[in-house]
Amino acid sequence: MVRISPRSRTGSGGWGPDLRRRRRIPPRTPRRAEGVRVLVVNAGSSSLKLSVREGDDEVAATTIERWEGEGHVAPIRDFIEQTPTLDAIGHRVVHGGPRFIEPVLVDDDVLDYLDLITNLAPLHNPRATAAIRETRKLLPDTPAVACFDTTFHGTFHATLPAAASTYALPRQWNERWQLRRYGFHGLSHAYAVRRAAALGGRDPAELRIVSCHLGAGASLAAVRHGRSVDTTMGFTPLAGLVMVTRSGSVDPGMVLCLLQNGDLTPEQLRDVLEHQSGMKGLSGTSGDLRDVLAARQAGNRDAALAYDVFTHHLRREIGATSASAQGLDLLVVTGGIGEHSAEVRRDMAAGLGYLGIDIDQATNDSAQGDTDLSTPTSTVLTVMVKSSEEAEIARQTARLATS
Ligand SMILES: Nc1ncnc2c1ncn2[C@@H]1O[C@H](COP(=O)(O)OP(=O)(O)O)[C@@H](O)[C@H]1O
Ligand SMILES: CC(=O)OP(=O)(O)O
Ligand SMILES: [Mg+2]
Repeated sequence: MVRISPRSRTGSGGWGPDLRRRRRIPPRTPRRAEGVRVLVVNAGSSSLKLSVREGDDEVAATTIERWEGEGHVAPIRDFIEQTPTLDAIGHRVVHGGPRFIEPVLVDDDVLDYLDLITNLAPLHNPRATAAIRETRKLLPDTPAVACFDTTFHGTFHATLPAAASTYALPRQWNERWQLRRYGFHGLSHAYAVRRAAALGGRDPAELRIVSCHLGAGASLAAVRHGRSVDTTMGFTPLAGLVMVTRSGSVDPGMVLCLLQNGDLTPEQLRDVLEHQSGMKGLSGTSGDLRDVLAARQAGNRDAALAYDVFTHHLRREIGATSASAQGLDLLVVTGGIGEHSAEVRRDMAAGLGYLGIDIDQATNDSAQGDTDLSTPTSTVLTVMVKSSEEAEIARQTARLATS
């Protein structure tokens, strides 16, 4: 079982009710959210994205790609030095645990809780808390807001029906350890769904939607009546689709066999599943899709298989999530892979004609930025959206910092 930090303050093991209490937000002088200048810090698993936003406008931005280390605090410091006055800071925090179902103003208590749950998203949460600590140090008087990947439209994937969020484990375990499917990439899915529906001139509330966030981490969300009703990621962001370095879902029986017979410690196994698997593990390249495609092009069979396994699982899970949405009107594709790889989008769509998906190949090949890829006769609207977790974070931050 995932070892949750033993520093439980309740003595009950795991998160107790006192850790889930809601903090009261001190009243502030109301200001208009649109004019608020927000620094957005988005520490993804393979990139660091820093930007300053004012309303819907991006005032400044920098992205560091192929980034895996801890050295992000220094770029954040440099970026802040070049940035004029800020009204608020919005941080992307991947796991909010059972406590946070909406964005929250950061204080010591919030940081303590995030430290407690750090094992639940080991690739992400430690970087986010380090970034929060640094910005608090540099800008102690600027309100900081934590925005969670476990939230979707301010409600979290908590809108998942119990049948979709519940693991078939002993009920007492689920209760004691708050084991459930949390779901992630909620910030990206929320933005992409809203943007794609707007592009198609439709109201998301009336559509059955599958949103595909395909980046270094990848997950799908099924959305029905504007609510998240299923998602491929689970208790942690390790589950679901094959990813750049993560295995995605594997047979838990196999994991147990490896632990019992494979001469591996849980830490080694975790490292393999999080960092050495996915397209990286199969292809022998970095796992970055650009490297996988280049190796495949050069005749590397392992890279070809890695690509096939990735796209197979993508198609399979789109089938599964469209079943959860009870049909499909809108397919949204976003994230670093979704935005940049016409090949993945083509191979995804080619296997999904049975769902009514039909994309225009010329449009797909030349697509840059937000694009409707569907042919006029396609019954499903397929839209590529440039990912903007930043827009969602800025929106949530401005709202909370001015409330
Ligand atoms: N031009 C490109 N062609 C194909 N894949 C790309 C391209 N640019 C980025 N990618 C893929 O997108 C991934 C990064 O996705 P992104 O969503 O930006 O990262 P993160 O999940 O760290 O936020 C890379 O690992 C790579 O696989
Ligand atoms: C949740 C997650 O996997 O995030 P990322 O795609 O940034 O790694
Ligand atoms: Mg990302």
